[in-house]
Amino acid sequence: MNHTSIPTVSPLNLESKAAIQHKIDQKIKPVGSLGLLESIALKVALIQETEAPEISNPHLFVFAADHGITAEGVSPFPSEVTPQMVLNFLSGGAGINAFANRHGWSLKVVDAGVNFDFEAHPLLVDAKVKKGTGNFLKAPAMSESECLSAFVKASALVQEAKEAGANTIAFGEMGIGNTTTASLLMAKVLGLSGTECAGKGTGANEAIVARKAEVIDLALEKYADLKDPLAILSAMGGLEIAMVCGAMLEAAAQRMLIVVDGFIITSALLMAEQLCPEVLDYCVFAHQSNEQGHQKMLKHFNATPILQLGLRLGEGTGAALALPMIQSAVDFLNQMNSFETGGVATGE
Ligand SMILES: Cc1cc2ncn([C@H]3O[C@H](COP(=O)(O)O)[C@@H](O)[C@H]3O)c2cc1C
Ligand SMILES: O=C(O)c1cccnc1
Repeated sequence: MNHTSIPTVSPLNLESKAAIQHKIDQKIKPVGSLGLLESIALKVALIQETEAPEISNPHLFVFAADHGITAEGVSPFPSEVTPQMVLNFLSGGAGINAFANRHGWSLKVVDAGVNFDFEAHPLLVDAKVKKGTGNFLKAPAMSESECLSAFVKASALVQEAKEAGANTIAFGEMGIGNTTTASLLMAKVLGLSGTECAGKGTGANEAIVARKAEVIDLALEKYADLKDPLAILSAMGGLEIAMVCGAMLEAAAQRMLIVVDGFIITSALLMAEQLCPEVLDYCVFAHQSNEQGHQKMLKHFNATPILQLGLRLGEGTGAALALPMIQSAVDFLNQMNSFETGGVATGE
């Protein structure tokens, strides 16, 4: 897609693939015995165009925004929880803070469109496009220019992280109602129904899940004619999802490794793929969420997630937890002896 606000992603240069694969296969281990770690090592090496890649200063951005669709009774929690959780991210008391601290991520919280005026805080980035999306059953959630403005702000953040030495990046999200938004994007792009995509989110009961499915089907009908990904993202998306989508494209354009979190973040990747499919070359999938639609999206990407812990929290928690596995993949590539240097006899 050609638009100046949408970063252009180049596919990976595969010239060195055979040499890197050879290096992996020559390590003192049976061929393939490090499983998924081997494909992660290969991917990171290809992205960084070196046989000795490294994970430097990983950054995790949690994007927060409010959703007009909450007026339709799609979440058991009120919208006020969005700013309340942002304040918890800032004070260090949320799930993502614990895991980011433990695993060595540099954490920033981005106000993409929360319906609240925050005081300045060192961890908070003010990138507010507007105070929450509109209810997409009534009118498009945002205009295309608001969506592109989210992309521009996201690009600036990714570029700053890159300048700070980050070559690995992850995105989390907070926005009450956003599992409905993510399910709708998924339904539209994958050609599925509301029931196939709607799940429990924060813990919705059967009646709420049924309402989510109904809302999704109504929106699919309302926007049936939309084909252009930017128009779809603007009509149905959330401000945090739009920002994550733009940030993923910029990260891939900057040749950074993208660690994909759960259901909502994967829906942003679905939109990024629509805009520029090469973005997938730069992604590893951190985990499979318990949100029912996530498995279907992962299948679409033919993705093997690193972890399966039954998480359904969001905030980037799955991505944060996966970092040590990714670092271990790079470590075996850099630190293990080969059969030759280790003096080990090869098999048949
Ligand atoms: C206390 C709390 C902390 C959270 N942290 C992430 N989410 C997660 O739940 C929300 C989406 O679920 P739904 O579509 O059902 O509203 C998102 O904000 C997501 O990040 C949370 C939800 C709650 C209640
Ligand atoms: O997988 C996720 O990202 C998720 C699932 C449920 C609620 N919030 C986030």
